[in-house]
Amino acid sequence: MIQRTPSTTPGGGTRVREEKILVTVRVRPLSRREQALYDLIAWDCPDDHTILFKNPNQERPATSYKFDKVFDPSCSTLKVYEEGAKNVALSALTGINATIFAYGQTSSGKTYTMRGITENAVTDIFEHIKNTQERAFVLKVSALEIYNESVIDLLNRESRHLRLLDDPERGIIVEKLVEEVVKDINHLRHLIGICEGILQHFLYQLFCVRDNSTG
Ligand SMILES: Nc1ncnc2c1ncn2[C@@H]1O[C@H](COP(=O)(O)OP(=O)(O)OP(=O)(O)O)[C@@H](O)[C@H]1O
Repeated sequence: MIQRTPSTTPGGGTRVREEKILVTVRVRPLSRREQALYDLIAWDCPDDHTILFKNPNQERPATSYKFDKVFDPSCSTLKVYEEGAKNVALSALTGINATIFAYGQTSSGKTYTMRGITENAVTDIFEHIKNTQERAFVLKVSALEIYNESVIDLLNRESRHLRLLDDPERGIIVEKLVEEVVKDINHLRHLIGICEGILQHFLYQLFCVRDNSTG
């Protein structure tokens, strides 16, 4: 999870950007198939910040690694969201650019976890908007897949091989990527459903633009 925290010097001096990256680990339980094959979980989670390679074959001494947060196989996706992603997701509503992504080997549980995180984040974002009546929010969503070095727009199936450009103001952008304005929570779920129906590995971008004109 990457959280970018803007900060200003007192008196309006130079704007400094401090970058904060949180790395969390989730260990998934063994599947039925793995249990039937008598597979063993090779990792222990002795506390909320440590994973320990148990080295079942006793070839090397056990090795431990520290992370910002570690979720053991018994942890629910809700807990992973609440303690590992919620703050990052909601920071987008206060004007902070935020990214949540999952990385890991095949079948490690990226899709399973990100699906739960997305569902919870969508619910919380709309709850926040509902409770912040004094402001108007505009949500826009885009979704893309990068496969074999080709960028595909999942909300525009006509598109093929979109180009990455370096925009002087916005940074790296994807040319002609559709940004769909979200009407309500069901519309957003519908858009996410379209993307999940097409492919499993993709990136969503959710833009939250606060419209201050209403107060
Ligand atoms: N925390 C979990 N609890 C129970 N089952 C899980 C958990 N995480 C993943 N699984 C199950 O493990 C299997 C693999 O998970 P998933 O498809 O999310 O992996 P992945 O990392 O996205 O894999 P790939 O990179 O191959 O797409 C799925 O059947 C999923 O339901």
